[in-house]
Amino acid sequence: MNIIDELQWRGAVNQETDHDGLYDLVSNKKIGIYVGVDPTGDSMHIGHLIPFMILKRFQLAGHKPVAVIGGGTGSIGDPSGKKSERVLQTMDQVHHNEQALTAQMQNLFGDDGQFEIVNNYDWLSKISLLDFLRDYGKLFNVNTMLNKEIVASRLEVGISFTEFTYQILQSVDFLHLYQNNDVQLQLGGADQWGNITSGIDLIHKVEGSDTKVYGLTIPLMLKADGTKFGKTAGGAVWLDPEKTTPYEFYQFGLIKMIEML
Ligand SMILES: N[C@@H](Cc1ccc(O)cc1)C(=O)O
Repeated sequence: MNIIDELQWRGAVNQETDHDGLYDLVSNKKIGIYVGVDPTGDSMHIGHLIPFMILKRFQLAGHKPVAVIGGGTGSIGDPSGKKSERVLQTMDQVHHNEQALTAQMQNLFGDDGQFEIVNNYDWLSKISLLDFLRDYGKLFNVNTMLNKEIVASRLEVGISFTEFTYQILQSVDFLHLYQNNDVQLQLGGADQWGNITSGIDLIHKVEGSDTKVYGLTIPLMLKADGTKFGKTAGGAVWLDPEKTTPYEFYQFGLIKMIEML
């Protein structure tokens, strides 16, 4: 069974940019695949785990996983899934959280060289303002950016220029990983569709429109009562056993998780 068939069978596919193209690619070639996470806290929660478990499935099918810790993007703040502007974290908080997430990621997925972990602070922090505007800004059409669902949904409340540019940063990541890590597929939660498709557009502009890069989103997991999976009355369900005990963790919809993973 092809990995894409398997994910579909598990109900783990929300949207794909080009089903047939991706299907052919993963059937014929071992590719690099990435998922990013922003260090907004010092632990991942259960909502983060799902895209990473799917990444792990691709690894088991022979592909090369890359996890991006968003030290750069996390200092800007993704407007996706947020109804109002985020409060900026201090750079100390960002760096503290990125270290905690890197350690957690190594712990969960191993650091045997098979599961690569990179930090986008390493490349995003090196781009100067003028280079950003000349090399990337020029390739983004504001009208297209405004039409992205996430941005459109924020126009009434307002969105800062900082959060508005977030999609460009995530796109630069995809381009960077395509050029340096052979990454051809980005996975993410359903709310990442706009950022992922922006990245594909950027790569097509820079590398040519027939460049084989794809995006796949995973459905947002909801509890039976329709509320977001991963939140309890007491807050998020963390992957850090100090924050959510293994006992509490196992009480939380494990059956649904197993079906999907
Ligand atoms: N924007 C993603 C995280 C992310 C960061 C950088 C990336 O290149 C990709 C994904 C989120 O908030 O979930």
